[in-house]
Amino acid sequence: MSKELKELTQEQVQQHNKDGDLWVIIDAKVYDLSRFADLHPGGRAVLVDSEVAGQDATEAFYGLHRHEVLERPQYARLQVGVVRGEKSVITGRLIGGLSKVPYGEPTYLTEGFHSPYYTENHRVFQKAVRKFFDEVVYPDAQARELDGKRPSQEVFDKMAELNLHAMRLGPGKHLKGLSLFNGLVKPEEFDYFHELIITQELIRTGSRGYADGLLGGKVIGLPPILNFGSPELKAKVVPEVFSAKKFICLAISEAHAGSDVLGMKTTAVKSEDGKYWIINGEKKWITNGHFADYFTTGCKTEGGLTVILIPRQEGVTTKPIKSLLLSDCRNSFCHLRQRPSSSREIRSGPRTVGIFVILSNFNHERWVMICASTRAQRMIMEECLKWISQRKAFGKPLSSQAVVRSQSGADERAREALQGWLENVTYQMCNMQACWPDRLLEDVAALSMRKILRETAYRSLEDVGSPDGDGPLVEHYHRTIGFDSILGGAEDVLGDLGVRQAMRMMPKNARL
Ligand code: HEM
Repeated sequence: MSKELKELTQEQVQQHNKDGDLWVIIDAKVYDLSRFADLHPGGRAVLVDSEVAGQDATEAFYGLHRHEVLERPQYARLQVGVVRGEKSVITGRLIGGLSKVPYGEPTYLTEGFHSPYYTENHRVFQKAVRKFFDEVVYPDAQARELDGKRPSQEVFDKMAELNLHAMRLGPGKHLKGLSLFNGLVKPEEFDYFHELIITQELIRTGSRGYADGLLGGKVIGLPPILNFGSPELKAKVVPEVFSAKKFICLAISEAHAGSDVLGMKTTAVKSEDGKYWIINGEKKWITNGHFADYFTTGCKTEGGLTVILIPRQEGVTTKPIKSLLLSDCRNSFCHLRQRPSSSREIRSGPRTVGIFVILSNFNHERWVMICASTRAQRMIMEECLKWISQRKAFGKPLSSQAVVRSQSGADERAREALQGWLENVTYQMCNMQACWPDRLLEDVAALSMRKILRETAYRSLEDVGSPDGDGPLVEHYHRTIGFDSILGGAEDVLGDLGVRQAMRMMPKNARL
């Protein structure tokens, strides 16, 4: 039963202004801190200060804390009353709603702004997806960030009910006949903007490791089967993965072969009777590897590369890799020492073209990662804008300092430019044939340059960045953004790839 709150005047609160009898007003709510003062993480002295004890301490409080401190049950119960004739106006995290903070949302979600890219259906879809991620996924993400476990099966199951696992693979035949988000989008109308919306809403859960744990392995491990697997293989594996009964990952990288895919050393040779593959090798940095049931594995075979789907079985062992991502859901070692087994080849023609099976989804993978990191940057900017407005130094908000504004300006320009370019690329993807032209590949490779994001991370940390207090999200972003610089190919390799692709398109007769 909730406690009854008294209506109190400012004068009544002012009577409680000393050690042992200590009340404060924060945002028109009255808190009794008499017994809490000794437990206060910021110390007792700051609370008995004459400008705080018995006073309206709203500004002092928000200059040092996030709003959510007051929402924690152990602190919310310190409230004893409300100030007569005043109303609380401060809001914290909005569940399912749109942020009013400038640049807190992309322009298509900003009041008074327009976008040529998003239809009414995209907007309705975004609303529903945000509500789902805020209500169902966010609490799990926060809890797993603390206990270091992977996302709960309950979340996987709820996503499966809406067919979100299938939608995360983008538009295509795999959606045929499925009810998408309870019929909100027709399978044939689902496009890359719907997929962008899912990825950008997902990343708002604020935990980078968790986001990958939410079946990032499937996003890259299943497409080779969808695109090149035999009908029997698809009929067995795809429904298992879409219903989250089984998990899949992509096992390509090795300790000595990251961006250099052809440098892989894992081998697959046929057994004497020619019926089975015998596979040997070690894979590393395999997203979701340690809980995967299937491994879409790149192997060296006689005369080329072959992609083979290995089910978890005797001879396959996996071990998580500890990294800066706290949730236990990202990368792992996979040791493959197989006797003749039931592994199945995924073919796109002759065995030598296994590399095309591997590469075929790389650009989509890079685009997904750009969607995610661009949105993560927006979230961080929102944190910073809030903080530089509420945090005071030299008697004024941080935002009154020109140098702080200049940093924010640089981040705004970078982020809005990225989102604008990303939406343009997404529009081209919606309207081009399955085989993207070089120019689009160049765009995706160049967009993958995440140097900008790392600079934002560094600047944000200067504004707000203590994991225990004001800036856990910023600290998390700063700690984990480095991963985004190597996924789908190291950023320098991709940057170079973009320029090489552009050079290939140079007209032979172009001269100054
Ligand atoms: C309901 C009232 C309050 C509660 C529940 C509360 C709670 C907390 C908590 C949990 C922290 C640890 C850091 C964090 O999680 O943000 C903290 C730190 C702190 N608090 Fe409070 N606090 C309250 C009021 C105040 C007030 C009125 C002041 C006055 C100036 C104050 C000054 C500080 C300081 C200086 C720190 C240390 C900040 C830092 O290390 O950066 N607190 N408080």
